[in-house]
Amino acid sequence: MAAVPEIHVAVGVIFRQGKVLIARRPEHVHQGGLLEFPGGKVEEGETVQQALVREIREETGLRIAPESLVPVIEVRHDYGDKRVFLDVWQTSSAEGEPEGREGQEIRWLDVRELTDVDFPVANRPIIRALRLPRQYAITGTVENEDAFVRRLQQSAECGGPELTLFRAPELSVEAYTRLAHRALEVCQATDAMLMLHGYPSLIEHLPQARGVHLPWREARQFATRPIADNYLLAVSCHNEGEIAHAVQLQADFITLGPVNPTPSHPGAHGMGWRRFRALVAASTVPVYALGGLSLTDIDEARGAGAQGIAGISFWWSDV
Ligand SMILES: Nc1nc2c([nH]c(=O)n2[C@@H]2O[C@H](COP(=O)(O)OP(=O)(O)OP(=O)(O)O)[C@@H](O)[C@H]2O)c(=O)[nH]1
Ligand SMILES: [Mg+2]
Repeated sequence: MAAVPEIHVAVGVIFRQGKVLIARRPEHVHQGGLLEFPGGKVEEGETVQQALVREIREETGLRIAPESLVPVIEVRHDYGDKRVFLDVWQTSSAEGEPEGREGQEIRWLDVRELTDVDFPVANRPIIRALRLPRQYAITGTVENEDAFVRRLQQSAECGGPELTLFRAPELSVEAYTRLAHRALEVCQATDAMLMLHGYPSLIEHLPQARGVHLPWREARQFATRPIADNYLLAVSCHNEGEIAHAVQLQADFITLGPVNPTPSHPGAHGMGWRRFRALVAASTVPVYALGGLSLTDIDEARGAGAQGIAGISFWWSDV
């Protein structure tokens, strides 16, 4: 049987005053009745930006400048009857008042109001990507518990990271759990999200955490998603096979690296941005670039299709 050709779809996430523009797909079309972001098929000879400007104009009447578009994520999905490549871009500078020009219902929704079941399945990673920040901050070595908590507090006071991974393989389970409780208190005060590092059952002892990040050696032991859907599941990946496994576990996001050689993993070669970009293209979940990166690498990472960067050195310095 001949392979079903992949359809290149330009998908536009239009932000205005913190909300995004959502439409309802007419009942009779593919994935009908579900919510969607405006957009449509990229036509022959068009760039994705041109397609977005055209589709958004046709479907909503809004005018967008192609240079205001910023990449969000690329999602490849096989619906069985159709294979789509959703090329997702965002803008916050659409002009005009939107109307459902094709008779579709439209409305502005807060990103937190977007729920998986209301959208086509292929949209899940888009919803994750819109909720996740550009930086995934990983904590450094714990030499002293009080100093560690002070360090976290200081960072929180100056508008610290939205998403932090509390990683401390040097601690015993008891010490980790004890310190995680303190770290969670700091994060809760500023509404920041804290991910636990290790194994799934940690979340049972620390249910206020946002989720669990599994190192690869842990992730490989599971065949299905090991934590509930209301938590975030993250997996550390280094190659195609690991990414495919993380997708199978329904990870909400992954880290991928090392992009550059890093002192925390001596001897490991950096994969470089070219290979990173190729691997990201094969991932259907948001990817954070990891390994020897600084804040100035965010644009490079995003240009390679990543959600952003993950790491210790760009935000953590020992006190
Ligand atoms: N616009 C849009 N399409 C999506 C989303 N998610 C998703 O799976 N798709 C799929 O992408 C494919 C193409 O989108 P479309 O139906 O909007 O295409 P279009 O505007 O060119 O419509 P047409 O069929 O009238 O030419 C559809 O199979 C649709 O199910 C989404 O969030 N927005
Ligand atoms: Mg459309």
